[in-house]
Amino acid sequence: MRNPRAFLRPLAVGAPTPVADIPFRPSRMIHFFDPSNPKMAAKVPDIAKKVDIILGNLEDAIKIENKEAARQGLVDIAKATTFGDTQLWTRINSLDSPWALDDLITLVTEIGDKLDVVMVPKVEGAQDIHYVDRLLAQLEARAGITRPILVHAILETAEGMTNVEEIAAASPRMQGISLGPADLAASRRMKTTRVGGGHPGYLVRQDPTGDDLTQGRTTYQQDLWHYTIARMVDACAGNDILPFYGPFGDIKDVVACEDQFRNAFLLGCVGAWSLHPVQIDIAKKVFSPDPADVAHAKQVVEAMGDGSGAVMINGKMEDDASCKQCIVMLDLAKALAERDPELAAAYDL
Ligand SMILES: CC(C)(COP(=O)(O)OP(=O)(O)OC[C@H]1O[C@@H](n2cnc3c(N)ncnc32)[C@H](O)[C@@H]1OP(=O)(O)O)[C@@H](O)C(=O)NCCC(=O)NCCSC(=O)C[C@](C)(O)C(=O)O
Ligand SMILES: [Mg+2]
Repeated sequence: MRNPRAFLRPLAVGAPTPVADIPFRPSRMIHFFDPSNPKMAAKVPDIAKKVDIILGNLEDAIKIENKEAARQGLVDIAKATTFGDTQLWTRINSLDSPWALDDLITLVTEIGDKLDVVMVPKVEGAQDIHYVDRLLAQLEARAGITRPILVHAILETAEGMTNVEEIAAASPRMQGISLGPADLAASRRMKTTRVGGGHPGYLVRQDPTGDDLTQGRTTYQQDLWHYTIARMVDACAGNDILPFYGPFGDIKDVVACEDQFRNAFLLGCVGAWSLHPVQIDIAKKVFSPDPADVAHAKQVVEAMGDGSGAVMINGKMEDDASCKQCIVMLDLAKALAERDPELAAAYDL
């Protein structure tokens, strides 16, 4: 670990000074596209207007023979597109692959001034972030980049999960962490075959009411990801960075996707990945607070004045702690309203 005084110093001469605080920009969905797929690439300028984050994926889901085309495709798209308020991210190949080094060298050199965040897959511990941190600083200095590129880790191995707190604290570049449920399930030897979501076999069953063990016993499906997401949220919140749910692979099951996203939202995640255009609106709906919750939050904050004491609103006790939750809700609503005129009207802020 660097000493506390050195933590915010650049890691290469001429690199930009690291940010002290991670800016909270609306981040309801990270929309993945394959820059080597001409049909997807053609949609990027339009999709970029609708999403908070657009991400050129270079890692898994890109065929090996297309790895270099994807890298070059992202460079071309980034140079040709004006992204406005929408963030441009990439997911580089994993650090143990033959492509990761060239991914970083090419992208920072060619489009480093447009790239907001580099997502690093299969992060195992702080050492992976330190490697990327130093390399980014060297490349930023060489390319004359003036704004530091941030780093996002995917939590998708049991070792990474074990080290999640040190990963979150590893660098001032750490912007956030996403859950990678498919690789994580494989790494843990979970007996699932899905990309995120629940499993009907993971359940609890009501106690028997008589001698017949097979009758009258309601079962309730449980959330396979509760522990993982909750731990990731704590690691992120404890280090002032942002947690995200990852992908939901059952594209057709828009109902379960919405449920999974909402669970993550309620537990503290700021957004999720959209793998297909149909998931963009689901993320937008779920990760934008309900106008009724925003109205309630406004009422509580106004009634609480300086935040001390306790008041009764609609039969419920409100105090300092519920007021703080309402402030979290209002701050998010205000940030989203600035980006989205429809939400600004719905929230009446
Ligand atoms: C699932 C797939 C194959 C279905 O693609 P499709 O073409 O079969 O679907 P479609 O419904 O027929 O598509 C309709 C139209 O939308 C387009 N389209 C479709 N998707 C997109 C998109 N994302 N962005 C922009 N456009 C898109 C598509 O090209 C088509 O265009 P057309 O009308 O002109 O013919 C496709 O959506 C896709 O490849 N999505 C991205 C997959 C991806 O990035 N996976 C990696 C992230 S998940 C992961 O890595 C796991 C993790 C974290 O690592 C871990 O848990 O371990
Ligand atoms: Mg993965």
